[in-house]
Amino acid sequence: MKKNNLIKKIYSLMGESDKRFFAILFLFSIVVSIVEILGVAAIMPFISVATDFDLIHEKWYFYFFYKTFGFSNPVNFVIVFGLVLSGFYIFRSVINYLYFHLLARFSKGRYYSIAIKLFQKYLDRSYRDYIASSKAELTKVLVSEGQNMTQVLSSLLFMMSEIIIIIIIYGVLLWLDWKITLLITLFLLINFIILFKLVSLKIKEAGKAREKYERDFFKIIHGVLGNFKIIKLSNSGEKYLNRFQQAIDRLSKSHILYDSLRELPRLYLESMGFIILIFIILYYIYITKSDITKYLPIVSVFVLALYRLLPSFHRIFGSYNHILYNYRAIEQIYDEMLYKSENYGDKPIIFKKGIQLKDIYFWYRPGKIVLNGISFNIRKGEKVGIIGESGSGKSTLVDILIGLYRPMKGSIYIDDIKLDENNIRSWRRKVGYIPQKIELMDGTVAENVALDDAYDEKKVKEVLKQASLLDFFEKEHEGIETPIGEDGIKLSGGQRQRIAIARALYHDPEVLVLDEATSALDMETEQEIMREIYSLKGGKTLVIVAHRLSTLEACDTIYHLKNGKIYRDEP
Ligand SMILES: Nc1ncnc2c1ncn2[C@@H]1O[C@H](COP(=O)(O)OP(=O)(O)OP(=O)(O)O)[C@@H](O)[C@H]1O
Repeated sequence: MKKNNLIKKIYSLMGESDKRFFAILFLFSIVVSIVEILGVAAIMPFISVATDFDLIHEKWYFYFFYKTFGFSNPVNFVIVFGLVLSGFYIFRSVINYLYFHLLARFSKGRYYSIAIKLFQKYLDRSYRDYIASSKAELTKVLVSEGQNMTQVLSSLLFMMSEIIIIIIIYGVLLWLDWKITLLITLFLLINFIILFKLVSLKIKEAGKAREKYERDFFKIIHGVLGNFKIIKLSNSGEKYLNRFQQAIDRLSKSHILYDSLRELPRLYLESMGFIILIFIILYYIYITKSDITKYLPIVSVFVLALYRLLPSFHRIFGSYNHILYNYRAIEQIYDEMLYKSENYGDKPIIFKKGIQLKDIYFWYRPGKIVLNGISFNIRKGEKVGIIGESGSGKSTLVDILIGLYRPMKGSIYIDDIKLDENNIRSWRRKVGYIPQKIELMDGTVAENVALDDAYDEKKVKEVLKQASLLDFFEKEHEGIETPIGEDGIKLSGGQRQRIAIARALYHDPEVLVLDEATSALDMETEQEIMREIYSLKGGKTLVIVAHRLSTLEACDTIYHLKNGKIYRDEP
């Protein structure tokens, strides 16, 4: 991936407050850098004046302070200088600590904001996009890549502040001796290119592998925890354990490769530092043809500069490699953010007369048409049954009717008002839906019925009664406060369906849609619940998808779905 592309992506992923925080931290990092450089530079004049008091009168800057603060004795001057310097070093530590604290707040805080943005994006995703995405992948991006991205941001910040340090040190070095500084630059550049070829490209590869195996890792966990019963029964635990071991083994190999490769630049640069130093000394010996006493101060400046410069180079390189290792995190989060949010409107919709489906076409894959020009009307208060073979498109039709899917062609009209992005949310609120595959949350019965922990107790009880479930929880359990376990694990299939029925009734919908909602119930319970549903007060409009014709006995109209077309059957 091109670097400017990466920077663009990072920039677009940051919110306004992130950018502000980043800019403040960047400015702060420059202050810290200057303090750092002063910290390294200030010790030299102190040692030189402490070893030679004459310098107080020889160097204008010593003399300026000596005179301004009215010193009469060099010993006092050096003692005060030493004390001020000690104070400065304490200040340096404090400001450094503050910087790292802010950096931690930045990186952890950014995870918070990225995670919220991602989660919001997941929630706003259309049902169609949601169905097409892998749940393991969504979890991985939210949990792992979000963290990796914040580390990329910290690395970027580190890199930028270290570049500033290097520019300042370079300025000083160029001023002292531009020729040798340019030579050092050339030397470092060559090393940089060698290191890049040797290390960075491999780290980038390791980063790609990291992302791939981390995906496998999450996929296996999701797969096993979601199919635990089947895996137990088929005795395939061992097989999954092996796959898990393989994924984790490869993942840790990528981490090991990265951890060991990232140490290489430090070792390499350290040895290069010593070599550069030897060459500087040899250079001065060569040009003077004598020893380097005269050049000792300038050599010491280079020693100190390299002492500070090499770790900076190492950090820049380390941060750069860290970004390369985690660059897939940015790409993935960026891709997730590209998903179009539904952004549907809430324009009120009035349902007094009926629903009209006009020439509805739908397909999941081009060429595989599921609904092939469906038209029919549902009067308000009508009880409509839909039958058809498995795979004929009943659930798809119902999903279009309730506003979860948008038809490729054709429209739905509610009392002559077209259902579109301006009013879909308002329509969805009028609909109570009981799906084929029920998803329950880890919570109490009441929380699952109301989908909220602030619920109306009376209403919860009323709808549970309608779903023939209240007695069961009140007699044998803790009433509506009974915990049902993750995905309702503590309930039978029929009880899960009845919770879903109570849930659909809770908001007193105008239209009730049942997609094989009673298939897990025995005949007697099914009939009892259907009787209750058919006699619901308020003349609800019912759309019932069922396999058993007996379920549809009380329907006014029955439609038969076949080969993508709909036919009216007389009940
Ligand atoms: N998310 C999807 N992606 C691709 N194809 C899909 C998807 N969902 C359903 N289909 C296909 O669309 C067709 C209609 O499916 P649908 O679930 O609407 O049928 P159905 O009549 O409700 O079936 P059943 O009675 O078995 O529930 C089927 O051929 C199915 O394979």
